[in-house]
Amino acid sequence: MTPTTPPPATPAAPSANAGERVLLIDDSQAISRLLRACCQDIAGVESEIAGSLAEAQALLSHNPQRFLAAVVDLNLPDAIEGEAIDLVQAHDLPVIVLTAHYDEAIRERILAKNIVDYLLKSSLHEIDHVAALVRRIHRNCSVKVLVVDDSRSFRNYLVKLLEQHRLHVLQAENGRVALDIMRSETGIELVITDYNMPEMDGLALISALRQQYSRSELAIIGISELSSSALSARLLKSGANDFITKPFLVEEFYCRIIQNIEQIELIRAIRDSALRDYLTGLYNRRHFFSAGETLHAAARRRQMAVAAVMLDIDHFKRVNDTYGHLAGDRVIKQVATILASGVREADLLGRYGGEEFCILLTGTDRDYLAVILERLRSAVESTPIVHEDQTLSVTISLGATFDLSESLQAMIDRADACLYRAKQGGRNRFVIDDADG
Ligand SMILES: Nc1nc2c(ncn2[C@@H]2O[C@H](COP(=O)(O)OP(=O)(O)OP(=O)(O)O)[C@@H](O)[C@H]2O)c(=O)[nH]1
Repeated sequence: MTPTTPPPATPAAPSANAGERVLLIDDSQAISRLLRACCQDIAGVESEIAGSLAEAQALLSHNPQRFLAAVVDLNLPDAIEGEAIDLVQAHDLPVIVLTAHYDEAIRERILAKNIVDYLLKSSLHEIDHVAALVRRIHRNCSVKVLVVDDSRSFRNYLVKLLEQHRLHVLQAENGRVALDIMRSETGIELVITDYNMPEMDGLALISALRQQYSRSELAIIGISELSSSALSARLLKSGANDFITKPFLVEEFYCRIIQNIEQIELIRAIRDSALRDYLTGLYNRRHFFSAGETLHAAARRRQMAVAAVMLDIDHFKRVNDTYGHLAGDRVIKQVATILASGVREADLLGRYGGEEFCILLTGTDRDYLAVILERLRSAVESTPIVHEDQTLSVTISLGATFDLSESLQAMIDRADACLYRAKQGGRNRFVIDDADG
C-alpha cells in the first residue's frame, strides 16, 4: 500500500540504539577540524575530537552509545600499532581508518580487524569520502536487510559484517521463512540469499519475490559457493540484481552491498522528486490529483465520506513584501510541516500551488472535520516561525466540503468557494460547505 500523506522529505530516522555523533581520533588538529566540518556538511552529524589514544579512552569512558561510528588515525603518538582501532571496536563502534601510508602489509593488517573501510589521508577528496561513509553509516541505521541462508554459521558471519555497517539485519533459514518475513516486515530494501537451501532454494525465492517487488523497490543479491557462471546467470535472469561467489573478499562484499542499497535509494529519490513538491516535500499538485482521483472514484462507488479541504496562508504577499522571498519560502515550509503532522497517514495532503494546500480526508464526519480544521488553524497561528534573526507568525484560512460532486476538480472548486467565504469572513477561520449533511 502506498502511504498517501508524505512525511517531509527528510531521511528516515536512524534506529533508536545508534548514536548520533562521530568520534574523530587523530593527532593532527587540522585534519580533525576539516573532518568535523565535512561530517557536519555532508553527513549532518556532530563530531567529538580526541588527539590521542588516552583522550579517546576518556571520551569513551562514559556513554559510548552516543557515538554512531569512529574515524581513527592508524598511527597515533601513544598508539603506533593501531591500538585505537581495538579500543573503538571494544565499544562495538564501526571504524573508518585513516592512514598516511599504504602498502599491502598495512592493508592486510587493517582489514583483518573488520573495519568499515580504510582511506589515505592524501587529499581533500579522501576527507569528503570519509564524510560520505559516515553519512552512509548514518542512513544504514534505517535500512533493513534480510539474510537467507540455511547455514547458521555463515548467516551469523554475514549478519556480523552487515551490522558492522549499522544495517538493520533480519535472518531466515530458507526461502519459505524469508517469504513469511517479507510479508510481516515492511521496508526491507535488500535480500541476500544463498542458492542451495532446503524447502525453497534461492532461485525459487528470487522468482517469488520478483512477482511482488520490482528491481527498483527491492535489491536481491544471490550468493553461492558454486563459482559456476551458469548459476550466476540463472540467478540474475530470475531477478537478482547482483551475485557474489563464496569465498569473497570482505571489501568486495561491502562494495556490492552499498552499491545495491544506493541504487534503490537513488531510484526512490528520483521517483519522489516526480511526486513531491521541491520546497515542502509534500505531494505536488499532479500527484495529488492522480492519487486523489482514485480515492474520489472509490468514494463515489462505495458511498464513502471523503472531505476535500483547500487552505491558504493569509496575507502571504505581505510576508514576502515585508521579510523577503526567502522568509516567505520558510513560512511555506513551516506551514507544510505543521499540516503534515496534523493529518493522518491515510489522508492525502498536497501543495496545490503558491501558498495554497489541499487535503483529502477519509473516515471523518462533519463534527470531527471541524475539530481537525480548528486544530490545524490553531497550530499554524500558535507556531512562531524563525527566519534568520526574525520571528514571525502567520494564520491560515480553510474551506471544506463533503460533496463528492461529479469530479475531484468540482469538489476542490466547492472547497475553494468555502475558502473564499472564510477569507471574506475575516480570515484565520474555516468554513465547511452548507450543502453537506
Ligand atoms: N516566497 C514565496 N512566495 C510565493 C510562492 N508562491 C507564491 N508566492 C507568493 O504568494 C503571494 C500570494 O498572494 P495573494 O494571492 O495576493 O494572496 P495573499 O497575500 O495571501 O492574500 P489572501 O490570500 O487574500 O489572504 C504572491 O505574492 C506570490 O508571489 C513561493 O513559492 N514562495
